[in-house]
Amino acid sequence: MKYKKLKGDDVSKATFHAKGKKREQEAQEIENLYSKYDKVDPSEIESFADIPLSGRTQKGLTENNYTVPTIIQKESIILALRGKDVLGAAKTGSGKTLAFLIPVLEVLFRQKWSSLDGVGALIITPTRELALQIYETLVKVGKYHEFSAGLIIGGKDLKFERNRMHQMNIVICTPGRLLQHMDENPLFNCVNMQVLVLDEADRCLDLGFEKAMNSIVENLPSQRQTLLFSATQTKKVSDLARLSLTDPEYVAVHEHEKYKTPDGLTQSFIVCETHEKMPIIWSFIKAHSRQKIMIFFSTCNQVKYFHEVFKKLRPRNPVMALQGKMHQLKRMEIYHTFCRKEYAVLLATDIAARGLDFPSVDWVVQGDCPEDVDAYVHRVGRTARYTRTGESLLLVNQKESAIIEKLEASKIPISEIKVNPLQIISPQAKLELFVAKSNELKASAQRAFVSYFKSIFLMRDKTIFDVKSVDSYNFARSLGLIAAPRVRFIQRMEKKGSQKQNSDDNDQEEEDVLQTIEIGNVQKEDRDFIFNDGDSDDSESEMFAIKRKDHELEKVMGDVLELEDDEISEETKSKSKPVLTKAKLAKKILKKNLLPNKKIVFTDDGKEIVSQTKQKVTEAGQDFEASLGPAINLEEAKKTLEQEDVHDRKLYSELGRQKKRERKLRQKGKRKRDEDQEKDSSDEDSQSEPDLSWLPDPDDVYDNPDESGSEEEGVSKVQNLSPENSFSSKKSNKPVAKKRKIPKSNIRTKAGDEIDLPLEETEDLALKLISLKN
Ligand SMILES: Nc1ncnc2c1ncn2[C@@H]1O[C@H](COP(=O)(O)OP(=O)(O)OP(=O)(O)O)[C@@H](O)[C@H]1O
Repeated sequence: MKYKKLKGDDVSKATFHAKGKKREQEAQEIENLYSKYDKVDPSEIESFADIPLSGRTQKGLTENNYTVPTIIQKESIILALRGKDVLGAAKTGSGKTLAFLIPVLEVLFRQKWSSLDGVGALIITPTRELALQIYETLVKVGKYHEFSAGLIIGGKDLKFERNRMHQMNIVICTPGRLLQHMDENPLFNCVNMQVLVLDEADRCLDLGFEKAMNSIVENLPSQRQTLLFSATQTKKVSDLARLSLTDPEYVAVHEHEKYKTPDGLTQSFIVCETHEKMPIIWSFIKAHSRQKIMIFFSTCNQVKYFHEVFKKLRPRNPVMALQGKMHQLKRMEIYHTFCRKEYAVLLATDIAARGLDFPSVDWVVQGDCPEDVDAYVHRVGRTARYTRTGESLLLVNQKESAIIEKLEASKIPISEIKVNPLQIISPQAKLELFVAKSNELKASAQRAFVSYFKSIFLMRDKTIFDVKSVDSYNFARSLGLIAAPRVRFIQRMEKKGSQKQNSDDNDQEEEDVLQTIEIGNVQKEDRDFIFNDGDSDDSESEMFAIKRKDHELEKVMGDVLELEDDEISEETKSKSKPVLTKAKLAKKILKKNLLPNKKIVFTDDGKEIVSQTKQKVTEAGQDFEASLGPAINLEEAKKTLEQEDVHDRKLYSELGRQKKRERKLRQKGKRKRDEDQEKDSSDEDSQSEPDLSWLPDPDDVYDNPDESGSEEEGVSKVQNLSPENSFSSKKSNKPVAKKRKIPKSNIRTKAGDEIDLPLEETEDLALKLISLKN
């Protein structure tokens, strides 16, 4: 069979017909799909082929080896395809992502969505890494669809996103950034939006995102389908009301199972002192060198410090860190690197606790106690995903061990393991050395210490968390510090508390700050007192301010501490972090009652040197200086300066006059010297050769007849005594006109040799002789 090569118009016609035919086929396919939805029974689904999905989606699934749907996928996909609002709850790692991505693709496909229709689906997640992960899955599964998808997360170029936003059909985003586009981007339009998805819905709807989510929902069309998914799904009526769900279907596929956590997960805990956690974690890393491990801490500063020191301690596994204060590009890089690594240790805050699907994680260690049962479930859910197995280890101090009961009550099987002290390797001595060597590391350790206390303080559940339960000195030592850093907010708290109670007790209380405060019973005004004080320059304070903005403090949780809401944090960072202006700095100094430094210079015998130009000399000025405190009365200072100015002007004009006088004197002296010189030279010109006849005959003096010469000879010798011809080729700076006429020295040694004197000496000698003669 021969093919005719098509050109120009033929090509476009053929394409048009082919497209037309394809469209017809797809329209038929869509008709068939609609008719099948009601007939499918989820319990009978054995493979994705049993679900009425478009050929494009089926192809994408098969290509990525998704053949058998998980329970949550079977149950929820069909409901979503029927157009229902779905509240999906299933264990971690059970495939919830596909459970909402497949309906999104299908809904838009059925509606023949094109780039001209704008945004058709919005998928909102609490963290950037999770958004990226969903985007990557969508790109793989939706490969054969023609929709465009976009990732709208903070930390990226807003302009770049803005120009492409109107072309996107499926937008995957974090709440803060989406709101930013809604507010600022005229090209962003979601009036046609069909599906709204909230992954980690309970987190998206909690107080940390409350304002952002409320504003987003206000901007969305009320006629839409809403899908909410999480391993710890919200059942709060208030949450559902905010989203105006219509008759939602609650799909909790594992609700009646024995355990809340994945079957392949083995969970254990160790009860130890807070200061023992560091040695235990380090020993754990050393003992599990051929494993992929995630270790969670409550604050960014702890992650940062532990990362710095573990790297220095050089374990066999590479150590990485992932926390909310890192640059976005770095975060993405770490995320991808840890995905690829076979063996590695990832130290992370709770930004990595939800939804992230790192392949083959063997261990999840919780270095700090999670804020509640839900946080625990998400953290341990980073291992034992889908059909894999994994292990988890929780470290708690005596007080925090109260969480174990709660975990067990929530159907979480967990057993205690005892540590063999002989197997624990403490890195404390090395840490002390590192910290002693580096001020930066020391500061990092101090920040880790303080932020840990703050996180404990802010935890809602006071039956589990109590700053008093932490041995601050030993905890600081375990971090390599030689003393416990000051935790200022606790001190302020204590101070205020003691003022209220009994001012006489102040001294005693200040000595033992941590023992005296009633953290568990913090009153609202006390919290304001602690956190609203602009005096604090602690980097962590901004973090807490952000949380306070959207949370009631009673509801502040550990993962909230970690700035999961990247955009909200970015947006509010600038507002929450007070800018230290000069005026504020001045006020701060004023508050501390510090006097400005003054430099006094003394003479050797201890007398003060008073510089007229630098010190106040007028009476008013001296009075002003004497009365100077940390505060400056500007009016008074101005008046004093005016008086000092008058004095200074006088002083400088006097100095000017004096200089002028000196200059005149110098000029006068010079003129006189010049005149004298002129006079001298004219006198000399008029004089004849010097008469040296009076000099004794050297032959007589030295008794050397051979060397004797006539008087004329002697004269001629003197005449030869020019600088050019005599002792030195160097020309003297002294006026030589006069000296050329100096008779040559006829001084000789006893042996009759001429004395080889330097020119100057000879000249001086000659001059002396002349003057003697005169
Ligand atoms: N039908 C399937 N067949 C094979 N693998 C699947 C299937 N569904 C999901 N998976 C895989 O299971 C893993 C976990 O899926 P997913 O991330 O969607 O879980 P999740 O329920 O969203 O977890 P989390 O609650 O932690 O967010 C992923 O690696 C995914 O590729």
